[in-house]
Amino acid sequence: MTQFEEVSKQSSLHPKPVGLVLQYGTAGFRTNAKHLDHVMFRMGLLATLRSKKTEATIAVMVTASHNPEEDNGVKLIDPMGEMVALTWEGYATQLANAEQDDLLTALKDVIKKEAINMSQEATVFVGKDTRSSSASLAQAVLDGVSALGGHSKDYGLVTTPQLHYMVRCQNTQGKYGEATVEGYYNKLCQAFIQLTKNASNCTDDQKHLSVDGANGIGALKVREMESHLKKELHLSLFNDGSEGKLNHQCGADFVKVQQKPPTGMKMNPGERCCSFDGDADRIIYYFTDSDGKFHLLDGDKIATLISTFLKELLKQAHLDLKIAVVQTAYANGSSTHYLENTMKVIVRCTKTGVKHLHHAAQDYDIGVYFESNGHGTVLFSGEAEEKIQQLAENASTDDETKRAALLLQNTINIINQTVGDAISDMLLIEAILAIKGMTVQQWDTIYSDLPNRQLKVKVSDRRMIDTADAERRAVSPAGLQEAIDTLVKKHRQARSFVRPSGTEDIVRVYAEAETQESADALAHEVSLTVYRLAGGVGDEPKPLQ
Ligand SMILES: CC(=O)N[C@H]1[C@@H](OP(=O)(O)O)O[C@H](CO)[C@@H](O)[C@@H]1O
Ligand SMILES: [Mg+2]
Repeated sequence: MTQFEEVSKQSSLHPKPVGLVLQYGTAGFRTNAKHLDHVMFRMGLLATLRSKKTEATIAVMVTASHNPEEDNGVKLIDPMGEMVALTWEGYATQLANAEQDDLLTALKDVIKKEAINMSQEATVFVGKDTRSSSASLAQAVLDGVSALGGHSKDYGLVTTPQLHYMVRCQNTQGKYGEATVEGYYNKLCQAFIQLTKNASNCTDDQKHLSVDGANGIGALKVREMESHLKKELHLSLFNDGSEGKLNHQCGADFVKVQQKPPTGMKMNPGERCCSFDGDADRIIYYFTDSDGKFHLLDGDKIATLISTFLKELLKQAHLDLKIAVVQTAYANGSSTHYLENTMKVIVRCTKTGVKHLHHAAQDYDIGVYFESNGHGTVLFSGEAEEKIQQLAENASTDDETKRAALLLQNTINIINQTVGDAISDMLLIEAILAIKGMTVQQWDTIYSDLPNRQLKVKVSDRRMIDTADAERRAVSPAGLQEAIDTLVKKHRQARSFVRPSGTEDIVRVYAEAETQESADALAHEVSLTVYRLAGGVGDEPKPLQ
């Protein structure tokens, strides 16, 4: 049988519902799991082609991250562990939407456009989250890979960033680490122990952290990792999946958007807590104070903590490396102001989605990128890593320089540079707080967030909203941006923007202003405008209580 006959035969076992159209969004395809079997099979095919094209291992992750349990989704991972190249997102959309009889034509079209040598070997790694639909959907991916004669390795239940990490390890012949989950824990936990071993300012009390696992894969993996930490960090795990529902009233997205603690978590006043999202690529910190007030330390505050730490170390090591922080329009205005004016680092703003931030961060010696929702990491250029290593190994460097160089070296090792990683970010943050002897309260007061609000508006076709300037301005429908500008002027220190979500069928509205009442009012007014000008469906948005 030829390769294509096998594809035809197998694809009839993963039929596409006629007329269903999906878009490769902010982070892959995402919708109700019952519509995804054919997409998964086809992404198995596409990943195999991508592997042949790049002559490297590619990965496919089955997850819908922070979406509800009924949803699922898929993300494609490129050779260095980054998100798949943009042109291939286009192919993914074409393949996913080809009607059953047109699939081979669509497939051959990609092969022709990319001049793929079909006799080249292919290897695809596959991973999945804990959703009940993930097992059969991951099998559909594996079927797609084997239909085109590719080799596959099934990593089973892993976090999204763990799978990204495996791909990078595999394609760098182990230079980045060993392509196993055990290898991942060893590398990160070793670095954590090295970083914190002289942290004399850190009391035993400070070595404790409460973790909300969002009832997802992150919880399982935190449990698995714990013994590698050799009691240097004590983790209390909540929402571990034994009772609650995935992402339901818990997890990083819930905490960030609702600005309140997750359910299912025991929180004592002043205690440091964090939440992962459903595939453990995001992390958010928080605590409640003695008055019961909730304090959120989001991706912007995490980026500030990390970049301050790195800047200090660079200074101590006398290293002249260019450091930048990459954010999106959702970054709190106070964070941008602090980074630019007090810390004096370069700040860049990109479109939403880590693929955009990652790309921008690659322009610097050290690029710290975080979405406000806690999705982010740090990238070091090859040259920066080399300079740091040379300094750490140079016998004639003085003690202070050497100490800083060694801390930088272990910081590089604790970070998963392929993509935002809740586990790796958590260990880095914990290490920084321990080294600085800093409490979560002190970290929180670096700057004060401007009160803000995020809302969702349902419209008949969210694609009618087009944006420009890193999503900060709406260029269609006509009149929308002018209306937003007029509303913003009515509030002090205000800013607002709207954009279609790439993961949910809604339009997102963001507003910030001097007071919470003002931010809430502005978010509501802008929601109403979107509803009226962009074809809102259902009831008109109501003011916030
Ligand atoms: C405002 C917001 O949090 N948007 C999230 C969300 O994308 P949307 O396109 O906004 O639905 O999910 C993405 C994937 O996890 C994440 O990268 C992004 O930051
Ligand atoms: Mg996620």
